[in-house]
Amino acid sequence: MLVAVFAGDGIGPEIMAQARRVLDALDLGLRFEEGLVGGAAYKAVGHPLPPETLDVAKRADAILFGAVGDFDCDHLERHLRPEQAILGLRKALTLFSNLRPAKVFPQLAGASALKQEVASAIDLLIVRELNGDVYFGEKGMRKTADGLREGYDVMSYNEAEVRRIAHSAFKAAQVRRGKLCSVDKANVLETSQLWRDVVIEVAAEYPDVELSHMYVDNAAMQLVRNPGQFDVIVTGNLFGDILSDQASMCVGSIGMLASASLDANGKGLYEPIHGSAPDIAGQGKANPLATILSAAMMLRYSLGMAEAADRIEGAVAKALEGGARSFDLGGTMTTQQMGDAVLAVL
Ligand SMILES: NC(=O)C1=CN([C@@H]2O[C@H](COP(=O)(O)OP(=O)(O)OC[C@H]3O[C@@H](n4cnc5c(N)ncnc54)[C@H](O)[C@@H]3O)[C@@H](O)[C@H]2O)C=CC1
Ligand SMILES: CC(C)CC(=O)C(=O)O
Ligand SMILES: [Mg+2]
Repeated sequence: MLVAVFAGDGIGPEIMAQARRVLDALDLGLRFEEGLVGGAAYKAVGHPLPPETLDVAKRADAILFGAVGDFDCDHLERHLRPEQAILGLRKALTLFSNLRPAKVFPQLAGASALKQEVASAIDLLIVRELNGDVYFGEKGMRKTADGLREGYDVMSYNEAEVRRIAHSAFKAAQVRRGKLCSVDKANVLETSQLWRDVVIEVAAEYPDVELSHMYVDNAAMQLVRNPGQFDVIVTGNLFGDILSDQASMCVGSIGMLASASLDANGKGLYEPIHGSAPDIAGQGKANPLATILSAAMMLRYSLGMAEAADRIEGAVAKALEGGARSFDLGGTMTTQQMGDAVLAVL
């Protein structure tokens, strides 16, 4: 099986190196092909998502992605910015279903931004729609009638887009605790009204799943007040982006949250939910566990290697139990030492 490996920018190559060490140690017979993405790709060949990279992504059975983002590129036209690499891959491969699990490792409950007893109850899955919303609507700059500069980004969803992510979320809830909370802003946004209507329609096909609805502002608050109430949350692209970063601090650190971005056939791109962290890049301070856990998700969801995925997840838990702590978790271990700790268990 072929895995496309796109390390990207900032801490991307540092965290990816540790995930590769873990995969190599398991000796699973995987083939790896690397590709340029993001600012690194722009600087090398003038585009954040070169055709050669897209070609590898299409040929591969799964994609492991580090992170993109480089402040040197902030002056570029938007279509040349590093972030277009990940947005472009999600769109080109129709990776519409983004699964972002947030579960507290018992060893880390003390690292959570929440009280330990509140944090300990967290075991939720955010199902984020990834191909629509304000990220992909028409956008631009224009002048108002009185000559003011005005930026705009159109937020829209059509019913087919909502229906397919709703099915993903109901199916995920069926194999978890059977509870789905749909998060929107239907009190203000037409996009959200359609979202809510369609989710209710789809619910008729899943009588075994208990559906509830929550406005996104309340959901942000409830994630801090009582996160244990959530099983599966389904939401749009923008709200899911924000809520998942928030959920990461509830479980301890953004360096811990993995994700899968899946198409309708289970092909996927796997990446930590965080970005290229330019503030710590090159310092050996990045926590590689989110990327290592993303590799485990890849084995489970796209490559049919659930046993190997279990081994990686078990090794991460054991490493944490043994005291492995990077800087974001209140420790002093470097990126490489965190990788060493996982490998030592494996
Ligand atoms: N999928 C992707 O490639 C994403 C790319 N980005 C891009 O990344 C760049 C930086 O964005 P930010 O808003 O700063 O978000 P970020 O997620 O890169 O960093 C936010 C904060 O979390 C810390 N952090 C992130 N990952 C960490 C890790 N593994 N271990 C320890 N600490 C970690 C960073 O040091 C920083 O203080 C931007 O160019 C942004 O567009 C942001 C999010 C996702
Ligand atoms: C960098 C963005 C394109 C996306 C993002 O923040 C995310 O997917 O979490
Ligand atoms: Mg994000």
